[in-house]
Amino acid sequence: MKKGILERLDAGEVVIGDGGYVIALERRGYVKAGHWTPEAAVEHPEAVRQIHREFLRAGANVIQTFTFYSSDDKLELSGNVTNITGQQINEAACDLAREVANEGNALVAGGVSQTPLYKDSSSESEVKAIFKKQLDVFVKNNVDFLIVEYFEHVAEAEWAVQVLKTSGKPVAATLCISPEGDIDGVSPGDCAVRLVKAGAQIVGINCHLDPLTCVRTVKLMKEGLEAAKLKAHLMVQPLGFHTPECNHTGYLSLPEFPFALESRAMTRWDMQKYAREAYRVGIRYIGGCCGFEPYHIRALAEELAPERGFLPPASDKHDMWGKSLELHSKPWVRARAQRGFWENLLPASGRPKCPSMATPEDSTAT
Ligand code: MET
Ligand SMILES: [Zn+2]
Repeated sequence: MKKGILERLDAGEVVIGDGGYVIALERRGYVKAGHWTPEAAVEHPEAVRQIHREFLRAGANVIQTFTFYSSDDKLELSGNVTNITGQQINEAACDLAREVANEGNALVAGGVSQTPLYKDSSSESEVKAIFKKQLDVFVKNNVDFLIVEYFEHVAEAEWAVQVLKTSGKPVAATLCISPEGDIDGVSPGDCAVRLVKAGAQIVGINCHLDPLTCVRTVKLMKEGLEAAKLKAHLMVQPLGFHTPECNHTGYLSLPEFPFALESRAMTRWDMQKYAREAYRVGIRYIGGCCGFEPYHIRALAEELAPERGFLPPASDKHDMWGKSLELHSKPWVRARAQRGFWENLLPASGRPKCPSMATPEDSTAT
C-alpha cells in the first residue's frame, strides 16, 4: 500500500509534483492553444502516457489526471469539434494517470479547474453541479486525492473544494493569483483562510507567474493562516517561465503568450534555486505548471535529494552541476564541469535585437 498524500506531508516528507501538460502537449501537437482542452486523453493516449512517464521518471510523486478544462461547459465553449464528452475525457485521463502512477511510488490526483459558467452566471448550484460531475468520475476511478487548481476567484475555488470534500478524499487547492491577491482583490492570506475553512488540507498557488513570485504568494498565504491560527500543508506549482515584469494577470498579459515564450524558459539551475527557496519557506509539495518539462522536475528532486535521501530514476543520466562534462573531449567544455560555473551563468538569449523585458498588456481587464 502506498502512503497517502496527507500521510506523506504529515510525516514531513517533501512531495515532488509533476509538470505542465497543456502547454507541453500543445507544443507536441496534441492540444489546441486558446481552447487548452484535454481531448488528447482520448485521441492520443500514448502522448499523454509518455509525458506522465517522463514526469514520473524525473521524480514526480504525483501524477495529475490530464483533465484541465474538461468540464462540459468549457468543452462546449471550445466548439467541442470532436464530440468527445467531458465524461469520456475524465475516464480516459484517470486510466492513464493510474497506469503510470502504479509504475512507481506516485499518487493519482484528480484535478478540476475554473469554469466559464462561473463568470457567466455565478449560479452556485449550477457551478457545483459541474464539479460534482467531474468528481463522480474521480471517485469511481478511486483517485488518491483531488486538486482544485487554476482558479482566479477564490469564491469559485471554495465551491469546488466544498464539492470535492464530500468524497472524503484529501483536497488540495491552488489559485493562479499574484501576491496582490485574487481577481476580486481578496488577499492571499484571506484566500488561504477561506480555502482551509472550505475544507482544503493543502493550499497554495499554481501557474500564471514565475517560481519565486509564486513562492512569495504562498508565503503570504502561510502568514494569513498563522494569523488565523489555522493549519494546512503548503503547495506550489508555478510556471517554468521568467515573468519579472508581469502584474497580477501573470503571463497571459505578455505579448509572447502563448506562441513565443521560449526565450523565457527557466534552466534546470533556476529550478534548483526555486526548490531550495520553496523548501526554506516551508512548502513541502513542490511541483510545476505550464512550461515545466521533465528535466525541470528532475532538478527539483536533485536539489532536495539531501533532505529526501534519494534521487529519481532520470538522474541515472544526469550528474549534479555538470560533472559528466569532465569526460568531454574539449578542455574549455570540461572546464564547465563545476557548480560555480552553472550557478553563476547568465544565459544569453542569442537574439541581439530582443529586449529583456516586454510591456505587459491588459493589466486591468479580466
Ligand atoms: N495541470 C494543468 C496542466 O498542466 C494546469 C494547466 S494551467 C493553465 O495541464
Ligand atoms: Zn499552468
